[in-house]
Amino acid sequence: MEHNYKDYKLVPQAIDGPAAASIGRMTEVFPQAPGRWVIATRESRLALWQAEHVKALLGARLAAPVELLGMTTRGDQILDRTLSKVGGKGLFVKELETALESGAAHLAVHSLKDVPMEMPAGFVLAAVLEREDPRDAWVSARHAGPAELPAGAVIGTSSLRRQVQLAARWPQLRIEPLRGNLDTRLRKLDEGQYDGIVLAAAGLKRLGLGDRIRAVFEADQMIPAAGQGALGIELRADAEQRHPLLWAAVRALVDDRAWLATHAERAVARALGGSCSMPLAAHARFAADGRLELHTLLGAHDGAAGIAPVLADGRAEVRDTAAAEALGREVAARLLASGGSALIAPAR
Ligand SMILES: NCc1[nH]cc(CCC(=O)O)c1CC(=O)O
Repeated sequence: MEHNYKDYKLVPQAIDGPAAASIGRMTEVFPQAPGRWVIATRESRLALWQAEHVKALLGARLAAPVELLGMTTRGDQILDRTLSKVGGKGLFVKELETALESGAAHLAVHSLKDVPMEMPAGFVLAAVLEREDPRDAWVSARHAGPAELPAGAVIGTSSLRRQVQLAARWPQLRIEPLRGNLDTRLRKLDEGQYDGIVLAAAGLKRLGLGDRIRAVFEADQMIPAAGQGALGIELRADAEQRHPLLWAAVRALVDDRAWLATHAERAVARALGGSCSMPLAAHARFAADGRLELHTLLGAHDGAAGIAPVLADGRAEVRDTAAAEALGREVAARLLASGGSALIAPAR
């Protein structure tokens, strides 16, 4: 689905204070029907595409209008340092949760990859939507893939997960940090700072930048991050009682396969105490025989060079969330047993 970002109006950010209080009052008097539903979102082009996508899907199911509340998160402001050093994934979602808490917004849309493995008290991951391509993409005007690069060539990525997998396969290449939203990263590539960069295929495709993809890494060659390519919708934990209409509309958007696969992936990270300084890859897909197949990889803490990552996988008949998470925990245990525990930070 294509969206035009120039045309829609963001709900002004000044909807805290009295406005938020009046929304709170309204919802007490009319618990099931506020005059409008508000989606909290980050303001990057990708985040806005995703929020707009959910707005369109929900708009078809809810009588009241759905609007966006654009917000800047701490994660958006920190562009100079690697996120793993400054507090990780929560940085992209905390401000949005504050909006849910105050009543300024009713739901938050996230790239599931950026959602912490443990939801903070008072919030739930209510839906995982149909998944876009979960794979990583190679982007470069000059080179068809990392295999073609001369020794010493520079690949841009700040992801420890991508770093350890690239280094394990092509140790002769240099990896340099690359931060910023998708447009910023592409600009830095175009300015010639890198020979090629690695990005999630999903983000590029959603923004109509699929033609920048020179090659995709097969998911067993470069294992994706837990949740990559999937959208998550976060609600307050009391949403089912407070806003049953919204709850039902959001739950109707759940894609069962994506929900189960991403819950297996997220359970791996949870079992390992997944922090951002842990280069962890976890990718699940339903195989031809109907079983859920989970592939994982763990690299050395902080991506320390010269230490080989360990791999583990597993497959199981998975029909509910509990079974998906059990598969995730089982594969996480295998990862630890096969050398992974030595790779985890000494502090643990
Ligand atoms: N960490 C940032 C981030 N969060 C989600 C995506 C891409 C879209 C997705 O995975 O859903 C990206 C960019 C990237 O990794 O290239």
